[in-house]
Amino acid sequence: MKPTEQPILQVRDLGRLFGGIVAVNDLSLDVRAGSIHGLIGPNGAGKTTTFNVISGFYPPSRGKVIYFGQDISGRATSALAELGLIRTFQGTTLFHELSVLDNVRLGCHRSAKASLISRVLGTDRATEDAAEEKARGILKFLELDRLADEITSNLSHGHQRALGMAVALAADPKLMLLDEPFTGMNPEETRRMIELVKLVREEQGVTIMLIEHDMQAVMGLCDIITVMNFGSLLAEGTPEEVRNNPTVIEAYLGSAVDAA
Ligand SMILES: Nc1ncnc2c1ncn2[C@@H]1O[C@H](COP(=O)(O)OP(=O)(O)OP(=O)(O)O)[C@@H](O)[C@H]1O
Repeated sequence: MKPTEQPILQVRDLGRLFGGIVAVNDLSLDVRAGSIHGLIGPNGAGKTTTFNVISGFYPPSRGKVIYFGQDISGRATSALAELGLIRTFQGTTLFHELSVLDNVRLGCHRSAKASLISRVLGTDRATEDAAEEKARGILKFLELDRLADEITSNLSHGHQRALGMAVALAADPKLMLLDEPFTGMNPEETRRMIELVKLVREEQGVTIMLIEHDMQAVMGLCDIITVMNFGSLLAEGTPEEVRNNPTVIEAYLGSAVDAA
């Protein structure tokens, strides 16, 4: 799948204050369906807050978030997950004592009301069988199938992050927000994760928005990049445009642009 002109997400005049701190100020941006859209900027620029407002962790102080043409501002994370807007975190939110397969199986039950125990034990056989089949399919897709029975805490950092992606996929995302997906990875793990992100977009048709400080990865992966500074939009464009934008170089990229 390639990016379309159609926006899946529209952020309009977004503002978020914490007491006297203006974390996000008058931010507007469009994320096109099928795109990989980067959100970059210096520490404290407001990227995580923007993700938190889009994904329903905080209500906006001002402005709107529109998803598939619908105003979703201030809706709960769980309601947004039902609509396919799924956020992943910097730190993994996996059940480390469970197997790889069980983590993904639990992800398949996001809308089920059953308790954790009954989900793991599988009180409803037909639902459990369907969940297991789906989970195994996702693991195969991400080439994690040979690790299905491994206890999650035994996985390498790279595999744990890939598993986080598998759990997110189990929730049938349409828009996935990835928070620093390459943090703490070695170059080989980063290369592999870049391939996975591309695969999820190409073959599952999932639109991806990501925050990332690894400029080489961002430049190689994203179709469009939004640059924030002091809570506001500083620039937006293709990696080429952003990389050559003097304002961006001065405010953020500096020597990092040479490394990318
Ligand atoms: N819950 C909060 N309470 C108070 N201030 C906050 C809160 N969350 C964020 N801020 C402030 O808002 C500003 C933007 O922070 P944010 O974490 O969104 O930036 P960021 O671009 O994600 O930074 P980084 O790259 O370091 O993760 C910062 O000044 C931060 O201290």
